[in-house]
Amino acid sequence: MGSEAADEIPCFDFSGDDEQQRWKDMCGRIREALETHGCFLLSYDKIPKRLLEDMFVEMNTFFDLPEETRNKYLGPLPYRSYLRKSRINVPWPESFDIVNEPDHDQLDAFTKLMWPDGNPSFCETLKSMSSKMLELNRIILKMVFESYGVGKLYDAYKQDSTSTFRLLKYRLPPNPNNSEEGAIGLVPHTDKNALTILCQNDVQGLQVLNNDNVYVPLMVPDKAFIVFVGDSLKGWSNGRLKAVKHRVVMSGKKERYSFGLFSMPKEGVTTEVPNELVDEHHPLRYRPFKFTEFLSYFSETVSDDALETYAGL
Ligand SMILES: O=C(O)CCC(=O)C(=O)O
Ligand SMILES: [Fe+2]
Repeated sequence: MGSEAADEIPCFDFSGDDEQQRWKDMCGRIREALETHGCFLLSYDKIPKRLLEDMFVEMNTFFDLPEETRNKYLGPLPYRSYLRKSRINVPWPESFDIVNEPDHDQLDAFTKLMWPDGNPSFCETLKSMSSKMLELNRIILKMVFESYGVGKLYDAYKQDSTSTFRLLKYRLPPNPNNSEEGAIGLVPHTDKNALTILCQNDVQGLQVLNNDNVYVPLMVPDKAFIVFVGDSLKGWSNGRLKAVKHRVVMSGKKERYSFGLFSMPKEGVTTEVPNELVDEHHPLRYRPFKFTEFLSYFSETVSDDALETYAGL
């Protein structure tokens, strides 16, 4: 097999109707992409372009706040400790995780902390975007479940899931005039959560480790989304879905902004491989595990193969 290029990573289009046959075909293609590449690109017209534009305007306003104001926010545990640890000696973007509950209390509190006099347009834009991205996250998860023939398990999985909404800003490389090679903006990692959906401004930089073990740039079309499988969903799928390693390399003169919706099992929930995903070709690979305990384990070890050493059989 020849060298795998990032352009083999498919870009799907969820626009249009949800006609049954089309939905069924799409479920299979999504699963195949997530098993082969661990990610795909997506064009999705239910998130209006105008909202995407507003989102980057609001992010600019937020990251322009004085550093001491932004520092007032501590973020939810245990994600905070993971981010803090990763900041030591390794590049990491400025990153804020906000718990994304349906009533948006945390977003209201976050906005109030940053702007004590209020900032309704920031708050409303983030509420709208995070709700729509959560909806999209659920659609994709449902497609994965249906494609494995376990659609009946999806509602319970959804009930047991929560999510965070992340805002990221990448600094410019130290010497942008001399950065043909680029500078690491975000260290290589697999996501630990279940399913991630990201969106970026017009500054490319994402790279994924392909099946030949080479980092290849992922050129994301304007206003498209990127979907990644995380370790938690890989574990649930008995290792059939791939949690692909990715990183960000900064090489231009423009700052990169991105935001993401990260879904994950709620605290205390046990992730268990469904019986339907175990057979003679796919012997059981993972013991049941709790996501929050796995995350604590990861934040102690920060090792690449944390899922294998924590839950692997
Ligand atoms: O900024 C990006 O596009 C990547 C972010 C990312 O991989 C993460 O937050 O886990
Ligand atoms: Fe990531």
